[in-house]
Amino acid sequence: MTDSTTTTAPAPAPAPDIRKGLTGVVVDTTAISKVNPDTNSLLYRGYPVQELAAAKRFEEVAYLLWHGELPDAAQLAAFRAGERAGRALQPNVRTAIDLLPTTAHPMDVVRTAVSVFGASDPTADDSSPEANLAKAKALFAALPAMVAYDQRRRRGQVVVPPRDDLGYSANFLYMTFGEVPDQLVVDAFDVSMILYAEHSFNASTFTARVITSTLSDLYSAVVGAIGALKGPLHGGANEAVMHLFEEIGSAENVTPWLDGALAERRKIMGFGHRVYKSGDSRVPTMKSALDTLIAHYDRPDVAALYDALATEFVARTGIHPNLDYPSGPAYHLMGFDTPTFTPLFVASRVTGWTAHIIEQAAANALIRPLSVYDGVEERHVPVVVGRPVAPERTLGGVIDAEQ
Ligand SMILES: CC(=O)SCCNC(=O)CCNC(=O)[C@H](O)C(C)(C)COP(=O)(O)OP(=O)(O)OC[C@H]1O[C@@H](n2cnc3c(N)ncnc32)[C@H](O)[C@@H]1OP(=O)(O)O
Ligand SMILES: O=C([O-])CC(=O)C(=O)O
Repeated sequence: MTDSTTTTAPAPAPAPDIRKGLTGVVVDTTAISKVNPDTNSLLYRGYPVQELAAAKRFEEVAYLLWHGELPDAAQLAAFRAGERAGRALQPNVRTAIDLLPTTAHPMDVVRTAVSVFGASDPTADDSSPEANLAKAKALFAALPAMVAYDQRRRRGQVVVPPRDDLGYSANFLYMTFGEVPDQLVVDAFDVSMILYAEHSFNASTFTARVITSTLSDLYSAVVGAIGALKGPLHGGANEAVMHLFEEIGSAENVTPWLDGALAERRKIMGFGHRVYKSGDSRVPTMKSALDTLIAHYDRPDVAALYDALATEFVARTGIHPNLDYPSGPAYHLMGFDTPTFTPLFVASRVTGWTAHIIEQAAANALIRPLSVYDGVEERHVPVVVGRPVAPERTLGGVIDAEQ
């Protein structure tokens, strides 16, 4: 029988549930896109991305991500006019790019260019939904010139001003290469822009939402997102895929190369995904665009290497290609320099990032998770005997012996 005055020891605190990498953690809702690994599908505002890629241009998809609905003819015309009006490379942005060495990574260049663009906007700190939408559209219009000019200057070529008679993708390619390629190349590029535009709470979008959650401005959030996208575990993988292709050389080398890579437990870029475990919903559409380019440029060697590596890697590991796997060789065939690939992803994903920034700001909560401290136990700085101590330095009885 227990005495009513007996106290029982408190139950030990449950072990904290640490999810490294936030794996499996649901942090918020979003109405912008739905990534469903069970059905291997991706919806933008309810529309399957494959249907958008087949029937719509990137401008229409950008409008959809921001406004929630596809534009009607008048809305699209007005949106396109605004985009065309904002295409030219701003002189101060160009000056900033010119200050950077041509050895700088293009992702560092585009990050800097966006920062200068934002710092030059007198309304930068107006985070109202209307102001943020206007900034999002201005960045969407301005980014192609930044990316195109950077590739050109590294090639020793002069800037190519935009052409008002061209759509977004044709003009992007024109500003990069000084000519408009065949329509099928423009279409393949446009498809890549649509597929890259949005993917729920991926690392760069989450970065943008974290920055927005502190009530910082849209440009700061986009600059942070660019930094997150640069890494090879995320957007930087499209560049890394091309380096792999160069390293492997040809389809015949795949088996011995893979023997070595798997023995060394190397991460093979362009494969694997945090959410999709049985294949990325976007790969078939991008692979079909790549096949068109392979036929157009008559490069069966690229098809052979692509297929050999994908087939053997999936067979040996069960890990499937992600969107960066077909995008890398597609951008290569279009003529982009390999380090420019991830800035192309930036030009597309700025639509998704900014839609999320606006969504986060509309229902904000500061994003600040917890951690479990596993450093050294509390300890104290030794007191130096015989030294006068200024009152403001005696907090906790600690004296800095260097003073
Ligand atoms: C547009 C995009 O951002 S898509 C992603 C682009 N990134 C890449 O292509 C980089 C290569 N891929 C990867 O590093 C990973 O697949 C990620 C980071 C994308 C997702 O990884 P996570 O969900 O964190 O899974 P994780 O990295 O723990 O992988 C699980 C297991 O599969 C292995 N694995 C996953 N992807 C790969 C890969 N590409 N190559 C080799 N092994 C891989 C891991 O080594 C790990 O094995 P282990 O359990 O024996 O340690
Ligand atoms: O969703 C992710 O983690 C990465 C990705 O595919 C994307 O951002 O497009």
